[in-house]
Amino acid sequence: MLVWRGKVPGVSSPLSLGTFVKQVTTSIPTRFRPHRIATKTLTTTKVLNSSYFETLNPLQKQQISLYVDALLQWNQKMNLTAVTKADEVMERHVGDSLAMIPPIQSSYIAHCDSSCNDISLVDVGSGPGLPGLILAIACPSWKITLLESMNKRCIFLEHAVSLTGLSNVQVVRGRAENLGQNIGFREVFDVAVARAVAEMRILAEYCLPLVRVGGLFLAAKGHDPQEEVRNAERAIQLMGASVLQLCSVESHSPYGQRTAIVCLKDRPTPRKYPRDPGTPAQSPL
Ligand SMILES: C[S@@+](CC[C@H](N)C(=O)[O-])C[C@H]1O[C@@H](n2cnc3c(N)ncnc32)[C@H](O)[C@@H]1O
Repeated sequence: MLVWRGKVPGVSSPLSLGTFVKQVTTSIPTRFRPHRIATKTLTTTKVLNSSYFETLNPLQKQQISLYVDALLQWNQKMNLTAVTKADEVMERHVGDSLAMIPPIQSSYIAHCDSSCNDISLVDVGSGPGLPGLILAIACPSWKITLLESMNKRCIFLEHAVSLTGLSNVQVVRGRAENLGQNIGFREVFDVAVARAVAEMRILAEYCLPLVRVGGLFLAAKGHDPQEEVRNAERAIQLMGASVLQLCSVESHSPYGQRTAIVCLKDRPTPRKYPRDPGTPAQSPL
C-alpha cells in the first residue's frame, strides 16, 4: 500500500494555510445526492452525502492549493484550462474531481472488493491532472496513473507531482489506444476514470481495455447523459462491460448536478479492441 509520507517542498508547516484555502473551502459543493434514472437497465446509487474537501487534512488542502497555483501559473504559457480564477478552478475542477470519490468508493465496495484502500486507477486523457491528480491527493493509498497524449501537458503533470510531493502517481505519455494493446497496461487497473475527453461510446473503447475483469470504469458527464449512455451501450457491451448505475453529484453546473456513469467489466475485452489510434473517434462503435 502506498501511503503519503512526503513533505511539501517550500512549505514549513502544514498548518500555515493561507487565506486562499480558507476562501475556497466555502465554495466546494458540500453534498452529494442520488438521482433516479428512468432507464430500465440502470440502477440507482446509494445516498452519497459527504464532502471530500472537508475531510481532507491540512497537508492535503495545502497540496491542492499548490496545484491550483501552479495550474494558473502554467496556464499563462500553455493551454491547460479555460478557467483563469482560483475559486473557479476549485469549484469546477477540484470540486468535480473530488465528487467522483463517493461513486468510486461505493461502487467498488459493492461490486469489486469490500476494501477500496489500495485501488490502482488510471485517469485517461488526464490533461492537467483532472480528476487523477486530485484523487491522488485525496486518496494517498490509491496508486494513480495519469495517461495523457500531449507531451507539454505531461511536463506540467510531472511538475505538479513533484511540487506536491506525491509518491503514489505515475505520469504516462501515450494514447489510450496504444496502451490498451500494451501488455503492461492492458486489463491491469482496478478502475479507469475519464472526464471531458470524448463521448461515451469512444471513451468505452479508450478505457475499458485497461480495466481488469471485475473492475470499474467511471465517466464524469453532464447533468443529462441518458441518451449518450444509450448510444454507448453496444460499445460498452463489446468491451466486456455493462452500465451499473448513473450517480448524480451536486456541482457547479447550471443544472446543479453532474453524473458519474459507472460500468462494471465482467468479461475480457476481445483482442481486436482498442482499434488503431484515431479509429475509435473516427468510427465509434
Ligand atoms: C479536454 S481535455 C480534458 C482534460 C481533463 N480530463 C479535464 O477534465 O480537464 C482532454 C484531454 O484528453 C487527451 N486525450 C484525448 N484523446 C486521448 C487519447 N486517445 N489518449 C490519451 N489522451 C487523450 C487530450 O490530449 C487532452 O489533454
